[in-house]
Amino acid sequence: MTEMTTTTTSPVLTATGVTMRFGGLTAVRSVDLDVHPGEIVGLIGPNGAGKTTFFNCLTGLYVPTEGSVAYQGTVLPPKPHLVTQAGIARTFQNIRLFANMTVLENVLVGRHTRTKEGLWSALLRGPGFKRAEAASKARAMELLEFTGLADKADHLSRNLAYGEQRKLEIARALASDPGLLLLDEPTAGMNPQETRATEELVFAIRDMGTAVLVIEHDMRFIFNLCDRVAVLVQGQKLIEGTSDVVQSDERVIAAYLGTPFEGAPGAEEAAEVTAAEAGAAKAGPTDGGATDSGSTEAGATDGGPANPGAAKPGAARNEAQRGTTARTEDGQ
Ligand SMILES: Nc1ncnc2c1ncn2[C@@H]1O[C@H](COP(=O)(O)OP(=O)(O)OP(=O)(O)O)[C@@H](O)[C@H]1O
Repeated sequence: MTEMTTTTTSPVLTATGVTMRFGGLTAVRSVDLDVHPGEIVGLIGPNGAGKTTFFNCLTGLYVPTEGSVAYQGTVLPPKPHLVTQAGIARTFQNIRLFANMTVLENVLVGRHTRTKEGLWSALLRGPGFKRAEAASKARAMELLEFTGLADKADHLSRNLAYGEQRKLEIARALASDPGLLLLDEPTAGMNPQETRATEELVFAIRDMGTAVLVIEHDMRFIFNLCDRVAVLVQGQKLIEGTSDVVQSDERVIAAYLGTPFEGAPGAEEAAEVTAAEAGAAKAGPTDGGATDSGSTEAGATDGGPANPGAAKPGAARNEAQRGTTARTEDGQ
């Protein structure tokens, strides 16, 4: 890992006023975000909120329409290889491995920014590559041990199970010795055991001195893992804070459930409808037979429209997790 000074409070990442427009669509609007050494920061938001676009701005895949991205205080040019060289690595929402290369070779490719031989030399195994090969191989094996893939080093990456491929992506990203790792939906498509293992892996990455910024739809994962969470909605940062603060914020719940929150357009009307339905539910069961009253009460509770004040974070979690499942089935 890159040596980090854990005592410093200056951020590894400083994104300032990042805006990304595609024609008439503003996918990301003036977003500020800092990540400090030793932190795990979550970036959440409904589908289409602009999370991946923001990542693409951070890593130089997109040139932001406005704003700047700095790594350890130095503003980065929006060029992916320079961003990686500076110390930011990433994984992608859709796995991007070299399918016909071995697990070890995939990690070695990820090391090319830290060897003077470069990518082509690594791919073509030129003489310069051979000189650096031993050291790179040792580092790559270390990372495979770290991610639990050492026994698969000689396997073709396409033969790995899905969860292992995700781990290999992380190992490859770590091969550039980043000070900041960006993970885009690292648990998408994983079962609960794999998700739990990924959580442990991210903690271990942080403990080794690499700060982490992670996009994820699995709210349980995010709120267990992150020191801080930022929420994007329609390209804008809605709120940023600790897991406790964010998961109990009505606006976050509303953004996930699609229900209005206090002060939102239509909130007054929604409150009137809720009150009217509550009144109707009260009047209804009393007139009915005693045998019906239990089930009618239950119906009044379950069947009422989502009340922003009564919505619970758990509901938001479940909703978000359902969203993830659906996306996975779609082949994300
Ligand atoms: N290259 C592009 N050209 C035009 N529009 C784009 C492009 N990339 C993203 N968008 C649009 O920008 C908006 C934000 O998309 P983005 O993929 O960043 O959202 P997201 O929060 O990552 O969503 P998800 O959780 O579904 O991955 C969407 O409306 C999307 O259609």
